[in-house]
Parts: sequence; C-alpha cells; structure tokens
Amino acid sequence: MASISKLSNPTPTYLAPSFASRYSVPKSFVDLRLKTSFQTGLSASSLSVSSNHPLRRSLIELVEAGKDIESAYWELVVKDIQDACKFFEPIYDQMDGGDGYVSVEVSPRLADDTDGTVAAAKWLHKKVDRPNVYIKIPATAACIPSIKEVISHGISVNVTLIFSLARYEAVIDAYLDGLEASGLSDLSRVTSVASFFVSRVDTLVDKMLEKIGTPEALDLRGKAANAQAALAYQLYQKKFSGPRWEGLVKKGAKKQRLLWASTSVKNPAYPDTLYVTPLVGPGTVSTMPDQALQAFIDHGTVARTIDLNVSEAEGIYNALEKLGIDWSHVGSQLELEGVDAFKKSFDSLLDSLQEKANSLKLVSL
Ligand SMILES: O=C[C@H](O)COP(=O)(O)O
Repeated sequence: MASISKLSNPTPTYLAPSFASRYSVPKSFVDLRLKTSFQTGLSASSLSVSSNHPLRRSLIELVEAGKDIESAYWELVVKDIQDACKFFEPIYDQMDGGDGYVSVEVSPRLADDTDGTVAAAKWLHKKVDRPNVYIKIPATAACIPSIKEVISHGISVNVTLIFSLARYEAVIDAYLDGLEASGLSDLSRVTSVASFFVSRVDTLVDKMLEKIGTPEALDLRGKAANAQAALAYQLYQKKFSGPRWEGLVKKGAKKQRLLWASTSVKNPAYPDTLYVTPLVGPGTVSTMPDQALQAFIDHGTVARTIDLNVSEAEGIYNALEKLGIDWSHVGSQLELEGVDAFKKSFDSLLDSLQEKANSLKLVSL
C-alpha cells in the first residue's frame, strides 16, 4: 500500500519518470519499493538473514515466551507494520491523510467468516495503533457485511480480491453503509480503497476465448480486463455522486478510491504496461510489482485514459457476454482461486516460521 500511494492520480498529465519529483517522493523511495514489500509485512525469506537480524531475535523471544506460531507471527507482523507506518507517516501527514498508507491483511483463513473477520480487523487495528494503517479484508460474500461493520467503527479498510462489477458495487455499498452507520460527526479520517484485480481476468477469459476459437473470440483476447476496469470506473463515478454521497461529503467523507491490483502482464505477447497506462484517472491508485514498475518508470506515461473509450469498453464487455463469457462465473472462479492462493501462502509462511522456530529453539538450548 505504501508503495502505491505516490502513484495515485489526483491530477492528469505528467510523465512517469518525473512522478517522484512531482510528488516529493523521497529519493530512496523507488529503490526502497524495489527491495521491500510492505503489503504483507513479513515474508519467509526475511527469516533467512543473518543471525543478528531483529526478526530472528524477536522470534526467539516469542518462542521462548511460549507463544504458539500463529501468535508469534502476528506479533512480528504488527511490529513490522508499525515500522512501515512510521516510515510513511510524513507522507500521510503531508497529504492530509490522502496517501502514505500501509496495508495489513486479516488471516485469509477467515475469508468465509463474517464475525471472525470483524473481530480480527478490530484487533489488528488496535494492535497496530497507527493512523495510516489499512486493514485489508477480502471482498468475499461473507466479508461484505464485515467491511460495513469495520468501517462503521471508524477503521480504514483496503478491500481486496475484487474481480467483478457486481461485487465491486457491493463493496462500495458496504463502505457507504458503514460510513452512515458510524455515527461519527467527522468522517474525514475513515478512508478506504477497493482493490480491483485486473490481469487475472484476462488470464482466465483468454483461456475461455481460445476454447471458443472463432476469429471474433480470438480477437477479444487481452481486452476483457481493461474493459471491465473501465466500467468499474464508471460505477465509481456514479456511486460517489448524487444526494446520498453529497450528504456524507458534508461530514467530511472521502471517496473510496479504486485501486488497480494484479497489474503485471502475464502474457509476454502483451505490452508490459497494458494494465497501467490505460487505467489512469482521478481517484484511482495503481499498484505495481517490481517488473511492472520498472517498465512504467522506463516508458510509461500518465494521462487520463480510464474514461476515454467507455463505449468501446461497453462493446467489449457485451460482446464477450454474447460469446458465452459469464462474468459472474469469471468473478467467482477468480475469487475462489485468489482466496485459495492467499490461504496457501499464509499456511506456507506459518510452516516456514514453525521450522525456523524449531531450529532456533535447538540453537538456543
Ligand atoms: O495486487 C495483487 C498482486 O499484485 C498480485 O497480483 P498477480 O498475482 O495477479 O500478479
């Protein structure tokens, strides 16, 4: 999250290589981004460093204090996220709470657990105790009510794993409902991003189109994801306007920004900034893994593109539907795969941590 803040697009036209100076990004920022992920905080590899590394020392202390491995994990994550929040707090202050956030995700094991997700989000928010932390919650059907509830407690949320327009609308409604239910007279510090996944849509839809195999189907490869994203932006504009929204704005509410996730190109035949350059618009945030960021710094441009060709996007979206692409099926399959991947990654990290704890115990005996 922190890495993307300076790439959000409050104003249109500027060239990518100059974005750092335009937004007074610290000189080390890009290098830091290339070396560090604050998205998940802890990684298994961060434990494979020198024996004096603070993470190793903390792990030894936690294990010796009798913590089970998942509790030890959360202790380490909370510290890591607090450090990241502290690092980005000057940007958060400078941007009056508009940027400079760090995300930390609730356990993916809770993706089907409404109440468990609310409890975990509240716990994490309290433990991290920093103004610029986003609690990351997946946009599963079970977690939509959790998002409303968490927002209503004044907790800022990064909603992740959004793959369809229908689910995106439910996410926006949860945010609006949560703001309304909060009872806060000042809503200006309750913020949110809706993380809409892009490239994975093409990966799945392209396979379906190849199976159909007609020239029309093959011609639509590589177009589904950005078409859906452009329509998501239309939804964003519609939902964050009108009397209901204006009522919340009077209390200081901020729009839930639309964040593009999964922006690296998976098919090498496609341009390497395919999921960045066409998705630029006010109120959006572009996240980029190293490869996409390097490509963008090298030859990306930023100009308002997201709503240049809305009718073309509608045409593509409808043409895909006519060919038999079921958008609801695409959304639910990608969500299942996404939640599953998060769970596997979480399990694998805990396994690595357990192995490391076992070996450290042996060493420290
Ligand atoms: O934002 C999500 C991450 O960038 C992962 O996306 P990806 O695995 O589809 O590239």
